Amino acid sequence: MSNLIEVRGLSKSYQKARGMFSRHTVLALSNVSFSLAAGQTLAIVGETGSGKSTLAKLLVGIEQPDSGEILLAGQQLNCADYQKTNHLIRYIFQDAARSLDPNQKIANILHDVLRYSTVLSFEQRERKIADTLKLLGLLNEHGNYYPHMFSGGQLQRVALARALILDPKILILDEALTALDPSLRAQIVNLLLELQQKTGLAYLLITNQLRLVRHIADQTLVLHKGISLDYGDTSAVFENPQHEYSRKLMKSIEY
Ligand SMILES: Nc1ncnc2c1ncn2[C@@H]1O[C@H](COP(=O)(O)OP(=O)(O)OP(=O)(O)O)[C@@H](O)[C@H]1O
Repeated sequence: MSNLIEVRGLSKSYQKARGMFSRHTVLALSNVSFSLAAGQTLAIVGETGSGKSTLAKLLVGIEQPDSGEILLAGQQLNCADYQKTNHLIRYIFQDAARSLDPNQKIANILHDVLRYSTVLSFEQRERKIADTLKLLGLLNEHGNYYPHMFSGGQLQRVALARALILDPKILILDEALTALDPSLRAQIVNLLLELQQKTGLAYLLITNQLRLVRHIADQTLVLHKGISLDYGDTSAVFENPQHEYSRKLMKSIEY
């Protein structure tokens, strides 16, 4: 299986203020490597501060790495390329649904995404919006709704529509399902799995919901203080973790 994305030796540090006058360096990510193929899901797990969001930010170009490389379909990703490639990797976070502009109809929000990143005409954008709403189990009429007119589940679908309308190859779900109640989460997970089967979309699932990881992730990477401790097939990582920290993590979180 050829890799959609390959990450090699990615490191990132931040300068943090300590008191009024001194600063210290925090190594948020240290020499992390992994790969992800089309139609696969990789879970990134680790406690708070382990570097999960930093990794996501590097992948979508919000932050630049200190060292290491990211290869997208075999091509090295450079800062200058992000404008060209930002439709290939999309990022959806915990409050994505709430971050929709309350004063704009859904169709306008989706038009804006397409206007910014494509050269499609108005009619082509209209068609793409209708297709995407349908893909997410929404109706064409929903384009005329404002965000507050949707239920929680529908709103999550709208947030997914905004992320998927550019036909990305990789979707990063950063705690995107954490706040949902269990039945809604199950609905959205089923939808994600269906979409993956239909389109070959790859997911980078950032979460500590280990039951969910076990259910949908093909591979799992355990991050601790920015270091990749365990990485491999989910069943192997869960059943035979190589590091004591991973063993404790698997036990400490109820699933
Ligand atoms: N912009 C920043 N400036 C300074 N330090 C940062 C910055 N972003 C992250 N860090 C530090 O880098 C480390 C990793 O943070 P990161 O947010 O990636 O962890 P995380 O695993 O996503 O945590 P959480 O689950 O709480 O979001 C932490 O020590 C954090 O304080």
